[in-house]
Amino acid sequence: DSTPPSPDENALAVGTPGPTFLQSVPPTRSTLQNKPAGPLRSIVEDLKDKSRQVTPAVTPRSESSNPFSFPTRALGNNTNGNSATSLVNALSAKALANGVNGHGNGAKRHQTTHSNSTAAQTRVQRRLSRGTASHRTSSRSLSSTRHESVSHSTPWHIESNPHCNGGLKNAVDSMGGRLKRKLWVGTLGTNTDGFRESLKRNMEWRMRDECDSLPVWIPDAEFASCYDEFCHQVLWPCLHYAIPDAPKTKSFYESESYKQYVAVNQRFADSIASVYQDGDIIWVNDYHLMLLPTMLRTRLPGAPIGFFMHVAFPSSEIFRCLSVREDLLKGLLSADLIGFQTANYARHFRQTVSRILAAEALPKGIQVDDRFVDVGVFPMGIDVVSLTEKKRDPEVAECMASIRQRYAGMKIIVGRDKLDGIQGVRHKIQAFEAFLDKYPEFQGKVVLIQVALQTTEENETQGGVADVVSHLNSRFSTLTYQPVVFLHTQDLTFSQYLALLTIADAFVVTSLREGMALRTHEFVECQEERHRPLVLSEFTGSYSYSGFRSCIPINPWDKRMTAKAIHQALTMSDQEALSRWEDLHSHVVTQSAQAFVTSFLVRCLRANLEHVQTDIVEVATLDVPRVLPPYRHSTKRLLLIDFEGTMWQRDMRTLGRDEFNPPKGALDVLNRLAEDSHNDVWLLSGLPVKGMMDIVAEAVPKIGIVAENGCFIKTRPGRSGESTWLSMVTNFNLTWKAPCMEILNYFTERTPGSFIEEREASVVWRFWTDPDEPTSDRLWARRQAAEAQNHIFDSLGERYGLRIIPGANSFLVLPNNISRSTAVGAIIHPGGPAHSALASRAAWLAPEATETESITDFDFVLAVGKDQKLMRRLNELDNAETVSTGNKPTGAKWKLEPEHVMDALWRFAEAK
Ligand SMILES: O=P(O)(O)OC[C@H]1O[C@H](O[C@H]2O[C@H](CO)[C@@H](O)[C@H](O)[C@H]2O)[C@H](O)[C@@H](O)[C@@H]1O
Repeated sequence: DSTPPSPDENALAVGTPGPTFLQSVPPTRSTLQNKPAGPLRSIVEDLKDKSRQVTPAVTPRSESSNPFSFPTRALGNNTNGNSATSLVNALSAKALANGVNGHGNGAKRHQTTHSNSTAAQTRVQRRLSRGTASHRTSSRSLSSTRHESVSHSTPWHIESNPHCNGGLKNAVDSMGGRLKRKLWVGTLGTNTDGFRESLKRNMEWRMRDECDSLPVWIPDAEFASCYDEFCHQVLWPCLHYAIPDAPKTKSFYESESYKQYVAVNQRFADSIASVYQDGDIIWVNDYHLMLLPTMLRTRLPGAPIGFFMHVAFPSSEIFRCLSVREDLLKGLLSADLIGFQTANYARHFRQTVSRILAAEALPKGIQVDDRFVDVGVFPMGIDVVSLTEKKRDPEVAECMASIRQRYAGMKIIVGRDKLDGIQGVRHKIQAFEAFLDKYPEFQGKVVLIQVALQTTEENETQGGVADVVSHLNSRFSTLTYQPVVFLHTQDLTFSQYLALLTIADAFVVTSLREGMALRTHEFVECQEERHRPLVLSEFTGSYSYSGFRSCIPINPWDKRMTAKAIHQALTMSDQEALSRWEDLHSHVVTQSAQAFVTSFLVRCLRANLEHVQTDIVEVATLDVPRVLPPYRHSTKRLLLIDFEGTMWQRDMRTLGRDEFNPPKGALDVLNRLAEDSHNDVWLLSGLPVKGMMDIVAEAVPKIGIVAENGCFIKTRPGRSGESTWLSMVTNFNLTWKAPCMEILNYFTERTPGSFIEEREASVVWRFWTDPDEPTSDRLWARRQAAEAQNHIFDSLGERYGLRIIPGANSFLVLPNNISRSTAVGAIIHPGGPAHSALASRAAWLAPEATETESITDFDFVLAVGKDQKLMRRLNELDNAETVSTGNKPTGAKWKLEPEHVMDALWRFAEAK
């Protein structure tokens, strides 16, 4: 998506413009001369030179605490037995097909001989045949073999090109040394049947060790059916909101082509399983491999598996038209993390799973039986640093000069799109025609240079692009002027493309639907000097980001609107253009490729850690006799104890209706613990202050209390014996509560037994799931709870920075930056930001209350409760004993059944 191909031999094929297409920026002589040797030649040479087969080196494992320092290791033949981390990247079948810089993805691929000795001859024959073939046919068929693909310095280097997911390749590359080892797993497309054995014998290990790539071998027919038919004719339109055309595509998804899709996914699973080692992360990319996560999970139960969908995801109303909808969704749901480009696609996915599989979809993911699958949003970006570097290529400046000369006095509009119906090239051309009609003063003075990523002949015809270009050009062309210049990506080098982006007066994207559209980012980056505007379809992923709202938005179906937008772009003042560009640019540099890879992998690892803990790690029951000696021998102890659910097993659904009566046993043990001058005791609660925790505070005066999950803190009494409740939310905007209550009222009315608990800075919705209730009522309540959470999250979550914490019979809504662990941080980290806020307020209210300790002063820390974040943070300390009392994993070192908590606490309280 983001990078046109480097110059290769296909450039030779495009010398003669057809009647409609004018090649206005031909490859320069020097470009052609500098072309690297053809890949096939490299293969032949390599096979001849057996002596080159050196044993790959075993790279020693390097340890690092940084999750992004993946230690290098050799894969495959070189298993050294060490557990090491590496990135196994299951690249899309498409990317793989073309991933070695091939250009083809057409169904009718050019057949190559499979004999090494005749390969070079075939290449020559193909070149000769180009002279007679039409532009389109020749460039497509010639580019369709994998042999063109391996064309750069390292013969097996996977090079990005517009037909593979160049954006992904660039993103992973942008990580440089931070991904110490990566392995691209992918296919080589069709025409591999005759090569497999010889490559397997001679080259595979080199591909792995030198080029980070592992081929998945797929018979040609199977590949074509999976990729060209199922992926492109069924999945691609559906994922881009086009209802599959049942009569036409029926045979594809109901029979063979889906079977081949399953088979291809299975081959990927086999390949990955054969090289996977503990410590690897498996990152599956895009819609070609939707079944892979589940196939892998059965083989690799504990492996971190992330799936990222690069393309769009439609509403459930469209996805449900697919006959294999359940299989595809189930295929994904074994991943630890499923990522999407935008919040809308992620929401559609959650709703689709909930509606089709009846699974519980929550804002952060999906509950599948006893397993939670994280669903997240990770906007793809570009590698700004590398693009800046590429812009410095002298060819860029040279080319800019010649384009300026060629189009002197004219405005230049640039576009680059894949030639299929979804990318709306036809709509763009028609809108451009409407523009020339509406603003005749621009006739002869503006040119649209449209770069096309060609797919199949069929797509191009379907898109109807050739006809509309022809029609427009025939209307407005003169002897010296042609309004639409149509180029295929292989017609120009990347430097030439960058030159176009740099001199453009506007860039226009008219996609009818698109995952992201990274070419918009590239345009913005190239406009550092000129700041000219971007005309952008509202239906691209890019448009959903606030920075991109500074584009000129268009509805691509409305050609008059697009025509006006083009006019606005060409006539916009420099000042306005600059201010819009600054917004666009700030998105491009912050949501970069590096940010994308980093955030995806961190979240994937974290999700896996939680799943592994649930599935595999058995946490030991608190061994009190073992923990008591260090407790006894310490002199400054911090005790953090959760109240409800840990010390107090009470049905919270009736709380607030009856008199508030905290259990005497709990208060007694807290008082007893607080009597020991070595102890600093804190009670952590989600309950509100008024009428609840203030009653507890009175009964247990010597302890500190965190109420309402961190919204309020009562410090331990100071020297004067006084203590005060401090608000941690004084400066918070709480206007979200009213619309949140409105949504909850709606759900309360339709869910019998449910009710709302409004607190100072948070809201709880409780739904009745009495075990005696009929199952259908319980299921209904759960479903309403999930819907309510999604509503709140989608409409208020981002705007107000809210988070939602689901419980068994309730969920809690509160501000993002409020939590028990933040409150504890404020208490025990003097000097930290949370503490400063607390201290300044405390100093004003009660000077003694600021007498808080630093965590480093404590020589023993005991935390008992359910807060995952808190447990994880405390685990970083050497002297912390963390004890989990819930049945969900918290990362605590120990666990304790709630009924044994009081007994254990008494043993500490009475320890001498
Ligand atoms: O044509 P396919 O083999 O089926 O591949 C689909 C497309 O994948 C890439 O684009 C997608 O990912 C981009 C980066 O995340 C995103 O910007 C774009 O919107 C997605 O469609 C690839 O770059 C395209 O060439 C492929 O068509």
